[in-house]
Amino acid sequence: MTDKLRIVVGSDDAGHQYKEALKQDLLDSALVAEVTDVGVDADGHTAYPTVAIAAAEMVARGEADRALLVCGTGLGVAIAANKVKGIRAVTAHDSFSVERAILSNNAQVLTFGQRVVGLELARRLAAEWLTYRFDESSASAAKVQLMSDYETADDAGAANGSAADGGAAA
Ligand SMILES: O=C(CO)[C@H](O)COP(=O)(O)O
Repeated sequence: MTDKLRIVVGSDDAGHQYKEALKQDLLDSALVAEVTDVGVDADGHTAYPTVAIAAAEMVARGEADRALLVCGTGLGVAIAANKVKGIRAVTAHDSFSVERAILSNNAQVLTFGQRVVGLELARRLAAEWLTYRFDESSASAAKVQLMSDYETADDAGAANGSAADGGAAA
């Protein structure tokens, strides 16, 4: 990851107002190299999974370092982003969780709920989030690796035919 972050932002219509405010903060931040907006626009009604998956795929492809996503609760965009291989997405509405999302979990995706958290708190949390970097030499790294290993093993099982599917692909 470069020192300055490349960030993709996205929301559904329920999160549009916050997404726009947060995007402007990111554009103004000295800690941000690039901001990509995958929608929605002011009149957009794209469903939250479509937006979240598009953003998470950018991160998975290495086109962005992190994603900041907003929906009504923050939950749907997190669930959808977590469907993308290699992505760790969390909803966090408090300072400690935002810190640990990076330092413990190496989560690339942070999500907020516009109907849950105040805008000024969301803005402050996003600003804090920009200051953290995961330490690959920390004790947390091996724990994060366990999740990646599970994902990789799951892929191998699918390719070889897992016990669950009766080895049909073998
Ligand atoms: O919060 C949402 C999904 O978690 C979304 O903004 C609204 O979803 P809905 O309640 O299904 O309309």
